[in-house]
Amino acid sequence: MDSIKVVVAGPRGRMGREAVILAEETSHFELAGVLDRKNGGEKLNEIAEGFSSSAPIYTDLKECLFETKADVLIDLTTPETGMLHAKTALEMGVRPVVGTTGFTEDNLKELQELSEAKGLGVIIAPNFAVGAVLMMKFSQMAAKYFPDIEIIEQHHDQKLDAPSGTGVKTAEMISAVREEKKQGHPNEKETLAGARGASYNGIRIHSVRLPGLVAHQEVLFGGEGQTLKIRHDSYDRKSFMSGVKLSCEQVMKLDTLVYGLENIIE
Ligand SMILES: NC(=O)C1=CN([C@@H]2O[C@H](COP(=O)(O)OP(=O)(O)OC[C@H]3O[C@@H](n4cnc5c(N)ncnc54)[C@H](OP(=O)(O)O)[C@@H]3O)[C@@H](O)[C@H]2O)C=CC1
Ligand SMILES: O=C(O)C1=N[C@H](C(=O)O)C[C@H](O)C1
Repeated sequence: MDSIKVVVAGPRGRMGREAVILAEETSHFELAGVLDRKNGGEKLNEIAEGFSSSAPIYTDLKECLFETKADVLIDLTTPETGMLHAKTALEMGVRPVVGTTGFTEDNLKELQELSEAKGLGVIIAPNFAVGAVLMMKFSQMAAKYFPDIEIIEQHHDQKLDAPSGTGVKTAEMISAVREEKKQGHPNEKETLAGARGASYNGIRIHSVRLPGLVAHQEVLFGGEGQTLKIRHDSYDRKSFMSGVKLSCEQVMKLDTLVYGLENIIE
């Protein structure tokens, strides 16, 4: 397999740090550089312990992609920054692999159009953990038999977006096979705003944020005299890295946008 030149945006973050280690440790990946908000001009192993790579740190994405001649940009930042990064990368002939969550439908449409105009692949995966993808697929299967569904996603309390990208993706996948439905009593009324959570086509999504958690989701299905629970837990961010690796490999073969890891692991 040809070597893939990778740039990581957000290398000091919880996910970015793991992606850097993945790029350092994967024999057919070359960590060509990282994009940080600070420390421009320094080397990665000079500013943070635990990195072996002396990859250059950039604060300007265009300069970074131009000088490194990167093949793939892995973005693990924030939605606004991630969107800007993905567009810039495509404009410069670099394929984005985006784990950043919080993208809108309009963002996805815009990137899809740009990706097709440029003939370059993009992968946007709200969750890179294979177990989480299976949870979403199993939930989609179960929705045929149990159309009353509540999603409870639980994350660490430093998470910026709610609901999680995984929660939204799960509701989208279920909505693709389930009619829109108002759940609960037709006359139910919240006496405390937010008590019933967010609603996506009638599917309720509840977001829990607590220190000690990493990334967890339970999809609850209710039927006559029975319930079904489908649950996934990420206890360590290493759980996401096989999906990041696969995405970097697959994006090199794509000429359009793929939204969701389920579309490349099948
Ligand atoms: N798809 C998946 O499987 C997963 C996705 N995620 C998503 O990944 C994203 C990052 O999560 P996480 O690592 O926990 O978050 P962190 O806050 O730990 O990391 C985000 C990093 O992005 C950096 N950043 C922000 N803005 C910029 C910018 N303009 N230029 C360069 N770097 C920037 C921050 O830098 P600074 O330190 O200076 O603020 C920070 O280091 C989130 O959207 C999260 O939902 C998380 C886990 C799994
Ligand atoms: O911020 C996180 O931590 C995570 N974000 C992603 C999401 O929003 O679904 C993926 C995973 O749940 C961890």
